[in-house]
Amino acid sequence: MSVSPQSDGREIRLVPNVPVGTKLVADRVRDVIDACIHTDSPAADLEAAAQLIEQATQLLRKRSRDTSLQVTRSNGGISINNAIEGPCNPVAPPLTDLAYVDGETSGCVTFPTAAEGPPGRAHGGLVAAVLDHALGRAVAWTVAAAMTVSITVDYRAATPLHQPLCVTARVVSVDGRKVFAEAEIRYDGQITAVAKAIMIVVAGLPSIAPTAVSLD
Ligand SMILES: CCCCCCCC(=O)SCCNC(=O)CCNC(=O)[C@H](O)C(C)(C)COP(=O)(O)OP(=O)(O)OC[C@H]1O[C@@H](n2cnc3c(N)ncnc32)[C@H](O)[C@@H]1OP(=O)(O)O
Repeated sequence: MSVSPQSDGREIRLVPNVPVGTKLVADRVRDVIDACIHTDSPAADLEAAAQLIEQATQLLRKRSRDTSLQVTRSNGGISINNAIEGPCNPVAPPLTDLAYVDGETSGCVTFPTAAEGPPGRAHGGLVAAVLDHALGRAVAWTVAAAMTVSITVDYRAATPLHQPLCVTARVVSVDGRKVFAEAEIRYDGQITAVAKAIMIVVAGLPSIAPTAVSLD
């Protein structure tokens, strides 16, 4: 395990693999979140559950660290605590099965109840976040690590909860440091939302691009 300083002063800890125990805790916390939303328990049970959760929190805080960004090369160089695909972040849906084939980036996601916006549908902001992340992955894989400066999302149909969804993204063109990319999310083969983004290649971000390109 090693720690590397980044250009903005933050430290990123390199870990060899996704820690099994931490992922297990994150999975259980996802269960707790789901149970919390659906519970109809009486007050005494809610009080008891709150105490147990507090005990678990104290247990986890017994050994803590300041660094939140932990990266393992086994998941493509993205933090295992990333908000969208981090397997150890219980708030991440998470986006899984990321792949890069012939310039196309793809991934899978199933939104939990916690992602509900309109009844039975995923919140549009969370749909946009997943698209944004897939776009970032596509740009990083195709060109270099970049940050979003503009994203436009068109919502075409309901993006359901609890159903497997496919996300695809690709780079459309490159103009200096500006990268134009597009992505879509599908349920059962039908597009529910599409996104177009402009991303700016930023020096100093961890790069996962398979090939370096000239940005002159
Ligand atoms: C692999 C991991 C996947 C993760 C993906 C996650 C994606 C994200 O969520 S990133 C987080 C959200 N985004 C941000 O926080 C970015 C905030 N913005 C910034 O920090 C800065 O704008 C930054 C660093 C990106 C660029 O700043 P800077 O280096 O000064 O570039 P700047 O000169 O302003 O702009 C570069 C070019 O982009 C253009 N540009 C900037 N903003 C826009 C915009 N909104 N629309 C169109 N063009 C723009 C500029 O006009 C300029 O063009 P040109 O080179 O032709 O003159």
